[in-house]
Amino acid sequence: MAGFKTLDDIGAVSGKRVLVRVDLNVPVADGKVTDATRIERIAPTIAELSKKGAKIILLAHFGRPKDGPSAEFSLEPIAKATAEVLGRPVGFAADCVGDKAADAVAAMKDGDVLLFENTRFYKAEEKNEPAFTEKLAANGDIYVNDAFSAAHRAHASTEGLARHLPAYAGRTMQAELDALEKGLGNPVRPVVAIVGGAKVSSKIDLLMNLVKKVDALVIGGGMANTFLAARGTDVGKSLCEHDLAGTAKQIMIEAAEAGCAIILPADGVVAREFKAGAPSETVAISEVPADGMILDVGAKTVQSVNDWIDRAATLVWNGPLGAFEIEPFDRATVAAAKHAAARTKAGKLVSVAGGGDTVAALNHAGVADDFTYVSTAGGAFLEWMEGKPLPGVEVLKR
Ligand SMILES: Nc1ncnc2c1ncn2[C@@H]1O[C@H](COP(=O)(O)OP(=O)(O)OP(=O)(O)O)[C@@H](O)[C@H]1O
Ligand SMILES: O=C(O)[C@H](O)COP(=O)(O)O
Repeated sequence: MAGFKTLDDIGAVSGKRVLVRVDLNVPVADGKVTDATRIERIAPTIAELSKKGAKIILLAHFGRPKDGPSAEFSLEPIAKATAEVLGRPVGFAADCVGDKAADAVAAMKDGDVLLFENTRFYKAEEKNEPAFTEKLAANGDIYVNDAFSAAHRAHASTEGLARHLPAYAGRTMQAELDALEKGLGNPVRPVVAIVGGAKVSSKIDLLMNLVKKVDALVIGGGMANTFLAARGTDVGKSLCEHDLAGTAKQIMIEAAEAGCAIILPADGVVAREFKAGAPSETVAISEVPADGMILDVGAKTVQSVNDWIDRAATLVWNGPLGAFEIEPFDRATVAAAKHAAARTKAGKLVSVAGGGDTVAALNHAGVADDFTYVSTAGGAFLEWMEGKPLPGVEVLKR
């Protein structure tokens, strides 16, 4: 890989403490990991370093905790899931810095794997404070970043550490960048993007540039509601960031100027409650009841999404079209995923999808293996698509 060092350059690591930044921000329901793709993807780096006798200390975040440590955002259950997926013991330290972390590292044998508690339990992580980074660095001799999906964050564990320790890209980081370059470096047009999901505020700005890179942008999921509301449609109690209406309008203007079609839902599946078995109905998008929530796009919209998939030579997808974890709100995502998979298998489409929940949705639809490439990254993938430098990648090139 041009530009930075990889595990090929790391040399002898036997007995050395290697801090490996991974992305274990996996989908969880009722305390169980519902999609293990992100865990599976870190296996090659861990196996390689362990075989060479390194002490592997995994650094990761989980969710977006706001108020310090909490059981809700603890990585402890994920350590167990990681051990099961990797088929080897994975220790757990209840802190990522300080005595608890240091004591757990001191007890490690060569080849062992240990996971530190959620780095985001410290505000200094997201602020990338050097004093905190130094505390993280105290437990390592070498830093490996294998979290491409968190590389758009300039945090202490994703960016800062590479300034404190000899730094290398892990195998997944390397593979993701290679695959995205191969699939989307010079995409065959028309390029159609589908963006859905729930991370509206952290992703909406990315669409401003994305509309200049693609020929059509299909907006679904929670993201669509903000655009619909900006256009004057009443979305009832749906997930919607009304204060981002100005941004949504500006994106629609930029898209028109760039010649990028914007496709918004024509109908929606509406429920009064966000839970399995809640009664639901499909309504025209202009008829969402005041107490209703749009939890999926309707059948007419699916038809239009599939028509756009038919027109595309390249498809880029992040974010499910609906709350696919709960039936029947998985229907649109499953139908569009199956359609894109069939076009890909027929050799008519290059399809690249990414994101923690998006991968889970494709697995749920049973078609992840039929896409051209499935990235673990959501936000990072969209930023890469925009052509933005990713801090976690750039720092490895120093
Ligand atoms: N209409 C909707 N209302 C509420 N939630 C929705 C709706 N549509 C989709 N979602 C939710 O969006 C979530 C996924 O969004 P998200 O933006 O996190 O995607 P992702 O693929 O995980 O990307 P990333 O890796 O960047 O997190 C799912 O949990 C799904 O239930
Ligand atoms: O799920 C993701 O996309 C990554 O783990 C990054 O998470 P974040 O959006 O909370 O930074």
